[in-house]
Amino acid sequence: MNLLIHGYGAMGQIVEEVARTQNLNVTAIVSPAGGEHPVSLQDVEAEVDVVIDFSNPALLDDVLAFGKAKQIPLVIATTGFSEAELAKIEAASQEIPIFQSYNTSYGIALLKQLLDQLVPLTLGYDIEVIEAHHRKKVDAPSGTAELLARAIEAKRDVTPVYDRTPRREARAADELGMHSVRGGTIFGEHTVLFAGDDEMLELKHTALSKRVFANGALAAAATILDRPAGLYNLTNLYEEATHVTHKRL
Ligand SMILES: NC(=O)C1=CN([C@@H]2O[C@H](COP(=O)(O)OP(=O)(O)OC[C@H]3O[C@@H](n4cnc5c(N)ncnc54)[C@H](OP(=O)(O)O)[C@@H]3O)[C@@H](O)[C@H]2O)C=CC1
Ligand SMILES: O=C(O)C1=N[C@H](C(=O)O)C[C@H](O)C1
Repeated sequence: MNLLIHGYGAMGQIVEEVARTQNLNVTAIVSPAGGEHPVSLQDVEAEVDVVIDFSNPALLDDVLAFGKAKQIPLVIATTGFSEAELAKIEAASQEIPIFQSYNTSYGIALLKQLLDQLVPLTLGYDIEVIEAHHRKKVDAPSGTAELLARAIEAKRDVTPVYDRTPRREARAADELGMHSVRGGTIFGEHTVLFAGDDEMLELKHTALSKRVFANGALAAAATILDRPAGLYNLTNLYEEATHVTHKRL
């Protein structure tokens, strides 16, 4: 597998490190910051079989154009896409295989499955999603919080509320509170809180390093390599690839 790493920030660098420990062939790194690597996908000359993208939504068009021109699969792990940008990803996936997920850890795949089963049973509970990340994170709420919100919305008639400040009214049953904490070097925490009468239930995932995301992205790249064109995600890919992703390091 000839791997191109697109985006050479905190995550791109960890993906490179983990790929090298797994003896994977990193043939190109694109770093918008420049330095020793090409700044744009247009400058890549190396042989590439799959792209792993941890960058910024501003670069989405470049990534999709590169994948389509080379007819190679893409692992898109960047967060913060608009609905229009997600639609572009879906359209491109009719031509090439694309894995797109706002969280590549196996634990979040498990959490999503737990929510699918649990949420329909929680009609008497108020649900809030609370995420915490490092001080350098630019998007809020996190992509994962949005992913979890979509999973909850699919199972209960709730509407996300991102800012309660302008309101002066009691919480409605159909609200889904979304909360972001930023500080320090927190790798990523996501809690789904079910608050009922005189009791609370919390489902929480904590990333203990950035490696968990790199491992998941590399597993997704290996799994998607021989797939037909289509849009792949945590559910439809990881269910089939549990043996790849759910392993002891
Ligand atoms: N799906 C998942 O599991 C995970 C997803 N992520 C997501 O991956 C992305 C990258 O995260 P991380 O590596 O921590 O972020 P960094 O800020 O450390 O790196 C981002 C990279 O994208 C480039 N970049 C940022 N903004 C722009 C822009 N407007 N135009 C061109 N290039 C840009 C940066 O270049 P430069 O250095 O020049 O700014 C850098 O190479 C984020 O969206 C994050 O939320 C992160 C972890 C896990
Ligand atoms: O920026 C990060 O660091 C992370 N971003 C992703 C997100 O927005 O959900 C995934 C993970 O939580 C780390």
